[in-house]
Amino acid sequence: MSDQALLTASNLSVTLSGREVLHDVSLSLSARHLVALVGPNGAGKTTLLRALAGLQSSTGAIHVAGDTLASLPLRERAKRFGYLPQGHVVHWPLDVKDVVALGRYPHGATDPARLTSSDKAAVERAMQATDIVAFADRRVTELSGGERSRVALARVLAVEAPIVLADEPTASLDPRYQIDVMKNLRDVANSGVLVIVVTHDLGLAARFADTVLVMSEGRLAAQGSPQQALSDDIVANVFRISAYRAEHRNETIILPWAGV
Ligand SMILES: Nc1ncnc2c1ncn2[C@@H]1O[C@H](COP(=O)(O)OP(=O)(O)OP(=O)(O)O)[C@@H](O)[C@H]1O
Repeated sequence: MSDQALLTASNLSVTLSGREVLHDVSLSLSARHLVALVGPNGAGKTTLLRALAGLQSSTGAIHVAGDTLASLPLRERAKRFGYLPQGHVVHWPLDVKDVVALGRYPHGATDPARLTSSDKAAVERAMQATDIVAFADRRVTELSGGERSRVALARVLAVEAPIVLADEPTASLDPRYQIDVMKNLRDVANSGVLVIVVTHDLGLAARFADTVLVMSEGRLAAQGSPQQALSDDIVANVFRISAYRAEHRNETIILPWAGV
């Protein structure tokens, strides 16, 4: 994978309030991959995602398409990473389409009322992908929590960055939209983007991801295909559960079943 790696991290460590919460993480991830980042609460998933985007200071090295992350100007970083923070919903009383247009800010679109045709097209694509076109002219503060989550994701997709980092994008969504969002991120990956999704849903991770990164106590405990990284042993050791496994229409089902 390292030959065409789009994003690499070498010996990444993060210390917060005097405690090392990320220890020596190294990884190499390619375009066109949907990567699920899983692990118990407090394992360091958000810290890793923020460090990869340069939003959290770290030791070690990060390279994006061969460039050292630290050498990139902020605007260039903002073009290369679409970042959806955990629990992000918008609380300003803006129109939905204007919130999504904020995703074009790194491309110079500082005024949502004066978008170029390519900015408008990117906003439209992002709204279609997240099924929010019907809300385009409504105030985002007048939407439900799940609807606002989709608007937040649309803003990130509108960046049309080569790397999308999404921290629990399916939290608070109903089952249909959880599947739709994962399918949608799968399509984004298939279009050539590296997508990293933090999720607690091992079933969605197993079904949609090419690669699963398993974090435990600040370290990468496993990485590989869903079958490799979510084996019975790893699931038992890291999550302290057993899982029911099955196949349905040639896709893997993993359902957390009982504590061990
Ligand atoms: N600002 C902070 N100061 C000190 N410690 C922090 C800070 N932010 C996070 N931590 C600690 O860092 C560790 C990793 O946190 P992180 O948010 O990365 O975990 P996570 O895997 O994303 O968890 P969750 O699944 O609960 O969202 C945790 O032990 C957390 O308590």
